[in-house]
Amino acid sequence: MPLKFPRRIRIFTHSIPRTTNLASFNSVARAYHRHNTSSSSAPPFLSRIFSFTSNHFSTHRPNGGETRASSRSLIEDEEELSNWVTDLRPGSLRVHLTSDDDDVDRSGGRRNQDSRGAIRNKVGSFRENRFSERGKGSNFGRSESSFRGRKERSLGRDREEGYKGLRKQRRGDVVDEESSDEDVMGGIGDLLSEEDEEEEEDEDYEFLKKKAASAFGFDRDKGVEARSDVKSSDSYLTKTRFDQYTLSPLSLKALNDAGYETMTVVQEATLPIILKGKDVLAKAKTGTGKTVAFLLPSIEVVVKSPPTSPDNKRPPILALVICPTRELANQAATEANTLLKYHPTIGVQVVIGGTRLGLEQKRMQTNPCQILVATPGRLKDHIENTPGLATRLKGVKVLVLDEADHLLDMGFRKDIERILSAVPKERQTFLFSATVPEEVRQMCLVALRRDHEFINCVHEGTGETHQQVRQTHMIASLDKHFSLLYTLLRAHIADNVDYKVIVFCTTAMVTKLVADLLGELNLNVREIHSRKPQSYRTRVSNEFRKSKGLILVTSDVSARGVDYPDVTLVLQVGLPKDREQYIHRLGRTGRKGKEGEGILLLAPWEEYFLSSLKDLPITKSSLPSTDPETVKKVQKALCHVEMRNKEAAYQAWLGYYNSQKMIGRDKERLVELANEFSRSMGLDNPPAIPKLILGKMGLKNVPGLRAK
Ligand SMILES: Nc1ncnc2c1ncn2[C@@H]1O[C@H](COP(=O)(O)OP(=O)(O)OP(=O)(O)O)[C@@H](O)[C@H]1O
Repeated sequence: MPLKFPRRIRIFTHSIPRTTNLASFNSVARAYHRHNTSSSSAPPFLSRIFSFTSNHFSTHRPNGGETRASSRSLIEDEEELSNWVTDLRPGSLRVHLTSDDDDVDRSGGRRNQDSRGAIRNKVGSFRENRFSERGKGSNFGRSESSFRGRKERSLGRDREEGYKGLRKQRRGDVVDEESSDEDVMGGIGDLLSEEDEEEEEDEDYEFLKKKAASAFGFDRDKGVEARSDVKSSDSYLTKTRFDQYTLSPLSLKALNDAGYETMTVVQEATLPIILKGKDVLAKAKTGTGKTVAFLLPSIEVVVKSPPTSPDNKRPPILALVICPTRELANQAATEANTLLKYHPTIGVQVVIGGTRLGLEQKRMQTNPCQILVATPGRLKDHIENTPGLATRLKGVKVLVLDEADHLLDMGFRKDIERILSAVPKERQTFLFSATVPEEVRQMCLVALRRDHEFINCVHEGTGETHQQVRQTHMIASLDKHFSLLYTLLRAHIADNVDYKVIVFCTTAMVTKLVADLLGELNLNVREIHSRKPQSYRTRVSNEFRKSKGLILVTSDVSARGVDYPDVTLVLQVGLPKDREQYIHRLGRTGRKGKEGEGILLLAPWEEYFLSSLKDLPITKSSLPSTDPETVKKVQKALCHVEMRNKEAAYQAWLGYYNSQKMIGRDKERLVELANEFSRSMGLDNPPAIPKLILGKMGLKNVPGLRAK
């Protein structure tokens, strides 16, 4: 049977050598550090692109840094978690704080110096490659001196400013509760995004992105499209059957048992290319079967590998799947187990934060697997602390980065670098996501081979969201948000017997507040966020997956990838972190071609965010009327919410919006808005915040704040 290729998939080759060799990846980063006396969170790809102007980049070392593990046990219910994925046994969460500074100090100034020459060489050869491939039109085809011509010098300045903007924007991501693999405890999580900030202008951020993209020739990829017949129907399924490809009969049998008869668009588009041995970067809408798309060929690779002796205590790990959140890792492992139903000799294991490292180590020893699903931080911990794992990872033939754009973003950068250095260069790599912003595309190159293929299943013109999901936004002042939320939920419940709603909130502590409030209002509510123990998160996630007539109030830990069937409404309250996060959150409804609804509730001063969604079919909706009785009821319910939860929500709210560049840059206005939020919770006076934390947020002595 000849392989059937989707019709309008454009295939192109990048001319950049894979840099999973950390000598190259890190050396560029080190070069960057060297050019900046203070340490940096510079993305290596930027250093690579603009290495010869990197001395123009000036950054400020923020106090604080990435959240990591320390020692605090969170596990309540071991049995519950072990039911989730075969063999998974929960333990404790280790949380410690570290910073980019620490890492830089460890790598040492001397090493940084030594690497300079190597970096120049790498950059030079990289530029030559670009020149030979792209020709005279490319920036990389110009000589360095011509690059430093007048026009380019001004470009260098623009880049510098643009980079600052990029860094500033991303800083929030680094410590976002969901970006971080670990739970963040003791009120620090919501605050770490509020490191001391120097006022910087970001106007050139967009300019930088465009320049970076065109420097890599990415503009030309815009036309990469999926099948034309899919466009009209927006159907997620194709007519192509799995048995049309040469796949293991045992996998086919499992697919059949799972009810997967024909392929989804992304599966049909990627499978033939992956089976040919290519690296793939795939973009496909939410809920369209990306997990099977990368797991099925990964299992094929394992099936085709020579079996390891049962006496081998440390058999190689052949397929490594990295997911940004624990929920997602668990889910991918569950899907893998479904596909492995008739492959009794192939094992899957999960390593995630929030479980005891020791238990995972023991499990890996007693029951070694060939497929490992992991969150980045925890895998890095294992690489450094689990005897034999580094050797086992040398067997990796397939590496998958699920939610690739998020994993390659700043928040996971160091962990991913470490993981890339632990797996062989000779491997196949798959990067999947529903969103692949231009500026992240360059970072994908650190993981992919030069001849990788970018498969875009999102048709130009149809947007990245589903047509069958009705999207509206509402603008109302903060004091109306809680009443409106209640009114909207009540209306939705009245119209949908089998309602299943996800309410997304800005931070973990705001999530807690909203869940408490809705609970006080007698709605059937569950909550998931990073402050909850992993066992609880798993249990609630499992319950929500199976139930109807339930509202899940959550932070962004549920934004990406989590596959809850039949979600009828996604309600986003307050500013999403960025456009991508809006799309991923919305993607929890309308999965597998089903209908869905999304509402974005913003305050008037958040309305600017809508400009980033202007290509999406989101329309303005009028506000539902909230009768005085409802308002009173909500106010009364707010009185019953614990004071400490309100205080924590206020602090977290301030931290979150402080990290939003449009709002956080005017500190006095930010505090006015935070105090508006405080009043909306029924507080006469804004809660006092510890001086230390205010200092960390860069909010010392801002009028309107109460310090303690
Ligand atoms: N070929 C298929 N036929 C029917 N259902 C499928 C098929 N492949 C996957 N599914 C189902 O589709 C649903 C969505 O799949 P999945 O969670 O992998 O989507 P996704 O594209 O990764 O979404 P997201 O972008 O949100 O992560 C799952 O319930 C999965 O079991």
